[in-house]
Amino acid sequence: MAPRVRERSPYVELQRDQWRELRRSTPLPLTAEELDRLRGLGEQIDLNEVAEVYLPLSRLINLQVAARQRLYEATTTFLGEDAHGTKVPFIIGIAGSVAVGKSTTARILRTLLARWPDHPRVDLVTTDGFLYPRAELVRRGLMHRKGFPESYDRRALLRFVTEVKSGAEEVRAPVYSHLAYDILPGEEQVVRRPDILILEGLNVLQPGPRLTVSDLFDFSIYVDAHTADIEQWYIERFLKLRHTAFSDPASHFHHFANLPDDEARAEARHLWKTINEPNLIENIRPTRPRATLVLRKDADHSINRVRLRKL
Ligand SMILES: Nc1ncnc2c1ncn2[C@@H]1O[C@H](COP(=O)(O)OP(=O)(O)O)[C@@H](O)[C@H]1O
Ligand SMILES: CC(C)(COP(=O)(O)O)[C@@H](O)C(=O)NCCC(=O)O
Repeated sequence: MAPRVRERSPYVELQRDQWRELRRSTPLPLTAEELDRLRGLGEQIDLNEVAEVYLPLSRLINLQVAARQRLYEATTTFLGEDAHGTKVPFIIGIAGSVAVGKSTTARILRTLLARWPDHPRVDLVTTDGFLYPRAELVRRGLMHRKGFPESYDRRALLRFVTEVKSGAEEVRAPVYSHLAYDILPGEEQVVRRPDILILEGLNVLQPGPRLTVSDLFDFSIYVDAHTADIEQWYIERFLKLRHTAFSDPASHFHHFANLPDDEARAEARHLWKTINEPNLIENIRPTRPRATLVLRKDADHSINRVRLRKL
């Protein structure tokens, strides 16, 4: 069946069986063991989904990286500059709610894209490193707004992406720890002239009155699902975290480690209803129309629909 093109729409919507055909002959460069290491807590993805959903995506992005380079060279020709050999990092943004599975998407995509010989250097940076440190959040009265746009140092984030895209030799990003619930002083992630940078975070598609990171994206992905399903995933993950991350005495959430199921559920639901759902509805979901690609998940986490911005 041919993909359905909506009249007068910049988007094309594809069911999974249509999308998977677009893999063409792209090989699957991933083993089940490698996928086990990339899968986040509570995620269900298997190699079949990598083949049917992520390989077509990897092929599309590979084609676009080459096209973007030619576009850059057109501008340098116009300016009378010599672009010979200058490669501009291709920037991919990945947005979506807390607990929707962005990190798993980002890690799988990173691994697949790095296996193309024409762009082997793929770096992944999450925007939580650009959250203000806890003391600054307290000073600004934002401790209950963590993950909202104003809880990030957006100027530092824009500077970071601009420097990477400008070809700086080394660019440094701060590092956030869920365990400490804070930025780790003195720790940094160093990015050295990647072919592709993936920037993953709740708010990466936010528009702004001035230039924002989304203006520097060459491709963007919104990971989408029904709000009620994401709430369910958030609560289930919270219950599981009691036995993993929260069980570490150093964890900010250690006091939740021994909560019985019903109390843990109530706590998770409270965090969801007071912080993460309002952020999804007020800030994150409104950015969905801006994404180049929307991956739509069903209640069992499987991706069954894809919306591509064609124009
Ligand atoms: N309180 C926590 N302690 C430890 N790890 C966490 C905590 N909350 C979230 N994580 C982990 O952080 C990562 C990012 O989570 P999140 O921001 O909800 O995005 P997503 O689920 O879309 O990847 C996930 O791998 C998740 O398992
Ligand atoms: C750290 C986060 C803000 C996500 O950051 P991102 O990398 O998406 O910018 C989020 O995962 C988080 O911890 N939110 C706080 C509320 C909660 O724990 O549910």
